[in-house]
Amino acid sequence: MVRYRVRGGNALRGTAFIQGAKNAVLPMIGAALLVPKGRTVLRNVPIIEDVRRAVELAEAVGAHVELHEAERTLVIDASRLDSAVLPAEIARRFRGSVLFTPALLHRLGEAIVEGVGGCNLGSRNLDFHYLGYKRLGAVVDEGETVIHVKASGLTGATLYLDTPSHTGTENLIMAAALAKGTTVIENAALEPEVLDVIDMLTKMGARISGGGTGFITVEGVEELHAVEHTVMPDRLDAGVFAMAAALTGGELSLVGTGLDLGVVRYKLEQMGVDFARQGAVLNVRCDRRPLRPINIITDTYPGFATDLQSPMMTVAALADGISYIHERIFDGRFALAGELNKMGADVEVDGSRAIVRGATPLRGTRVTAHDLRSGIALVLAGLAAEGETLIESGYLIDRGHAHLAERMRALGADITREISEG
Ligand SMILES: CC(=O)N[C@H]1[C@@H](OP(=O)(O)OP(=O)(O)OC[C@H]2O[C@@H](n3ccc(=O)[nH]c3=O)[C@H](O)[C@@H]2O)O[C@H](CO)[C@@H](O)[C@@H]1O
Ligand SMILES: C=C(OP(=O)(O)O)C(=O)O
Repeated sequence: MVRYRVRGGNALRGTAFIQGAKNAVLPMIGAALLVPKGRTVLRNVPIIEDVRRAVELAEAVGAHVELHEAERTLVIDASRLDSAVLPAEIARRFRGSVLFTPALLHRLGEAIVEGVGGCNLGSRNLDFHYLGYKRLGAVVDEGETVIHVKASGLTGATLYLDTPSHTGTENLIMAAALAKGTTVIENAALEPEVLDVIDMLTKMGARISGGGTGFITVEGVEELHAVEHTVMPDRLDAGVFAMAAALTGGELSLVGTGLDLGVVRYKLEQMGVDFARQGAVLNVRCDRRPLRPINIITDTYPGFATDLQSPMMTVAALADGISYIHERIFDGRFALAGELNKMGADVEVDGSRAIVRGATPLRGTRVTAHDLRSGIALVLAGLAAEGETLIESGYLIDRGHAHLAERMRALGADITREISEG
């Protein structure tokens, strides 16, 4: 059992190195499996548990994968895929497992999905994925736990997503990339990670246009080839470090080429946080005490990212006044509220809305991470709390943040990652 121990009170100062994006590298590993010859190289890979699971899953279907941790580089040789089964014991541990389906379909004619994991955030449907595969000509057999997708070749079609699903868009692009003819995906996701995946697929030889417009056109090609690609920076990791500077009254230089925090930056600015771009570096500083309260409504890009809603709830608990949070993407993403309240916060949840009454002093105690982002939000709370905060299960935090304790300690935080019995 991994847990994080945080002693609050230190302002974070220095240079924070932002990792590569979890939600870009996972589909890229799936994309590398589309390639029948040669070795794909991914750089700026975050060394997180989800990447380790993706490596295990790629190996389970027959790929040869080298994870060079110090170099943050993955080398993937998918020339000998030999199993269409995504085994439950690995696939159920992370959401990104769903991104392996298109490669198995194209390479082996079928994908047997024994389960898909990911954060427990309420309903996390996959109907857009399966409806899309069906429209491209696949047969989808949805059993109680196992899903079997079969196709002896896909054919382009017009596809529509009811809402712009992130992994749904990536999967349908990958399925269409090697289908016969033209596919149009309407209401496609606009997230920068999706665009980074499109960039990589384009280098691989895919013919994709309209990324970032909501209407994507894919002209199928015969084969894709192996490339080297550098994963974009993780805007969620960057957002967390910006918030750590904000709530500890510190100053951080965020290093990660081309970082754009978008609406998260503007919301933090409204709360009293100062941002200054200095070339490739984004400086974040917060002298204002207390912070001003904030209203946020989560949305697909370019709206406020749902994955930063929990960390923002922690910042709101430290702001002077009433903050309002409306979660519009997931129907069960407020598990943090009860844990924050154990630390002295005053958060009231009513369906998809939360009211945060601040500023209440936070006290360290033993708390539970119910998912990745509530976990990192509790680390943030611990940095600002009086005394010691113990957060379990740290594995959930490690799913998405690389070397968190080391990176935060280098900035002055008092935080340790511990492995306990049981
Ligand atoms: C590995 C990865 O990239 N994970 C991200 C991805 O998850 P993921 O791709 O799973 O999220 P989606 O965008 O697909 O889901 C958003 C919402 O759409 C619904 N939906 C989705 C697909 C579908 O077929 N039917 C359906 O109803 C879901 O139940 C959910 O309520 O985007 C989320 C929303 O930005 C982020 O929180 C996750 O970090
Ligand atoms: C919801 C998340 O991840 P996943 O989709 O991998 O569960 C997340 O990163 O906050």
